[in-house]
This record gives sequence, structure tokens and C-alpha cells, in this order.
Amino acid sequence: MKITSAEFVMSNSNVTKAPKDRLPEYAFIGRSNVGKSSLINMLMERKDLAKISGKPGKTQLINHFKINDEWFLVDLPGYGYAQVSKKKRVIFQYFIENYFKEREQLVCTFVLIDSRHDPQKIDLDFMQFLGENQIPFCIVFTKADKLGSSKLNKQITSYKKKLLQYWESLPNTFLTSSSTGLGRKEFLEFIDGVNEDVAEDFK
Ligand SMILES: Nc1nc2c(ncn2[C@@H]2O[C@H](COP(=O)(O)OP(=O)(O)OP(=O)(O)O)[C@@H](O)[C@H]2O)c(=O)[nH]1
Ligand SMILES: [Mg+2]
Repeated sequence: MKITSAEFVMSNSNVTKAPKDRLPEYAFIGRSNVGKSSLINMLMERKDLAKISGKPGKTQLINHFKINDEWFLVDLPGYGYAQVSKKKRVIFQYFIENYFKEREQLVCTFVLIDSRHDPQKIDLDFMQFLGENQIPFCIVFTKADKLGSSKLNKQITSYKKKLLQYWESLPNTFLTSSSTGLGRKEFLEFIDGVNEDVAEDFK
């Protein structure tokens, strides 16, 4: 897929106010600081389409980007960031949960996992939530540049093994680095394929 346009449409904290266009939508979610916004910029080949920060908790709203006038990409706040006050955290969870439950256009969710980390309860719980709500998802391993190739392979293999303790089969997985562009082609090809598969439903 060639990216011909990528425009920021709106930010909000209420799914009912999200764009009304009937276009297939892809959401990016994961722990704070895992690299959601960076991955979006890497995919779109734009430096600061989505806002990035070294400090966790940068993205605080549901951000819609319209791509090629054909599909939406959604940057979401991270979960599991302890420094955000408890009250705020509850609100985050509520509007994120609502987004996933209510957004009919959502065709696939990308759950981002830092390649260096072992499986963590919060991510496994989130995947469980998606499964229970019949929301299709893929796993995206991020920051692949931070590990040497043998350590990286070992880490990914053991992550998948652990997942198979909870799931009968593995979802699609992607290995990415926003620093090197690793995984960009496969990722965009995947989205292209899903867009074609769902085209009938969006007519
Ligand atoms: N080396 C390396 N650093 C990365 C990569 N992706 C993200 N980072 C860095 O990780 C930090 C967090 O990146 P963000 O893209 O803001 O992460 P986020 O998941 O959107 O974070 P929140 O919006 O706070 O939830 C930044 O300092 C990025 O530069 C990557 O692939 N490789
Ligand atoms: Mg972000």
C-alpha cells in the first residue's frame, strides 16, 4: 500500500463523538510508552503526525487519522501507567472500554508489546477482554532494534509459547521497529488485505 494522504481528523474522549464516516478502522493500543504513536508515524512515514514522548502518558485521548481517504487509524492512550492519578485512570479505562465496545467500524486492533518484555498480566487481561468482546486483534512486537537478533528471537518465541497457554491458536503477529522501519511493508500489506476483505461491508 502506498500512503498518499494521512490527516489528523480529531481527538476526543467519547466514542459517540468519533468520526461518522463509514470507513474501516484500525486501533493501536498497549502499555504507556510501548511505542504506539511512534509506530503510527513510522507506518505513515511522517515525523510528527502522532505525538511522541519519552515520558509515558503522552497520548491521552482517542485520536483519529484518516488514511488515503479510505480508512482510519486510531491512536489511543496507553494503559497501565501508574503515574496518572487513580481517578483519571478509571476515566481512561472507561472511555477506552467504551470505544472498543461501541465502535462498529473497528475491524482490527493492534496490541503492542515491547519486544524486550515477558508477558505481563495487564496485556494478557486486555487480550482476554478483546476476545470476550469478539474484537479481532493482532500482536505487534515493538522496539525490535533494542535487542540483538538471537535474544529477540528467543524472547518472541517464549512470548508466543506463553500465549498458547491461554489461547488455542496465535493471532497474527508483527515484529516492528519505528527506528529502523522494520515490519512496515508487512504491516501495510496486512491492512490492505483486511480492507479488501471488508470492502463489501462498508459499501
Ligand atoms: N529505539 C526505539 N525507540 C522507540 C521505538 N518506538 C518508540 N520508541 C521510543 O519510546 C518512547 C515512547 O514512544 P511513544 O510512541 O510516545 O509511545 P506511546 O505508546 O505512544 O506512549 P503513550 O502515548 O504515552 O501511551 C519514545 O521515546 C520513542 O522515541 C522503537 O521502535 N525503537
Ligand atoms: Mg502515544
